[in-house]
Amino acid sequence: MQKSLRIGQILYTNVLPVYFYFQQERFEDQIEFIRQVPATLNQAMARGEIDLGPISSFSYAEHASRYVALADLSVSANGRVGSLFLFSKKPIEQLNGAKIALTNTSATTVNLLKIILSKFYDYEISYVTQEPILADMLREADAALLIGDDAIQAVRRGGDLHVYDLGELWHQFTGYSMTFAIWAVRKEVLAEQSELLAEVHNSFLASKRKTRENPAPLIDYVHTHFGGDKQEWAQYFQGLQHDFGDVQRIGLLYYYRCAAELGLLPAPATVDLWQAGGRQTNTTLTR
Ligand SMILES: C=C(O[C@@H]1C=C(C(=O)O)C=C[C@H]1O)C(=O)O
Repeated sequence: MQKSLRIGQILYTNVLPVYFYFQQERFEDQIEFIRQVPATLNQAMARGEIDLGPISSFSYAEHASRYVALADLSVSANGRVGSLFLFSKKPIEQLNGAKIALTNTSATTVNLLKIILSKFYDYEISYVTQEPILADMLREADAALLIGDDAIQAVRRGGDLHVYDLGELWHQFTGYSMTFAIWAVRKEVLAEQSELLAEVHNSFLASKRKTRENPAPLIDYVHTHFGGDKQEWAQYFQGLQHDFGDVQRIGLLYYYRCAAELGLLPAPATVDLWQAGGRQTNTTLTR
């Protein structure tokens, strides 16, 4: 039997603060989790196979008329992210005319790279999309873009490549924060499941708050399951923001404007926020 809500979960550690204390037992008969990389979740949401969950903020914009976003949840950073890297054989200053391999797991970051290299560097680049395996990607390309745990593992392995953090580049050029994922809900689900949705939303928010107040149990967990160094994980989670307030909203809307300017999106999108009580806030940029 189909459960009442099918919820996506990005397979990467970056969303764990929002899931770590989620009260799964409480909703056991009512919800089902679908764990996948962002590009797969984006498609599943668009096809109506998932009811809510984190998707690429770029994909949200492509389908904005059909979605709303759960208030105050995102995967964002105001500067360095630590899990979105361009690995390059040459310094970025020498990449004009280069061939760059893009991971097939992303929608936001691949377009962020296109914006940065086209708008801020004025480069002509030829892009190919591939599975996220760095050695294969760099066989023919001059540089490769990875996100999530693939990027974390590749940077850990080290090597003599030039490595650029996309959140950091964006912040250097614009001064803005960047939001990579937001928790989208299909509009049909709002009418059918608003009570359950409110409870699920609250449980996500509570998990986020609890891991922020005391990150140690989450850090122990990722250290055990994903290796690495506890101090590095602590820094990683400190650098990420899972809120969606004014700082994140303004940065994201600017990204949407840049994407539309380059023809990557048909038009700059807005984000409609949903929270229990039915209050929706339209986040059109007014400045
Ligand atoms: C911070 C990250 O944000 C991610 C990047 C995404 C994208 O590029 O489409 C989507 C969701 C997030 O997982 C990351 O993967 O490291």
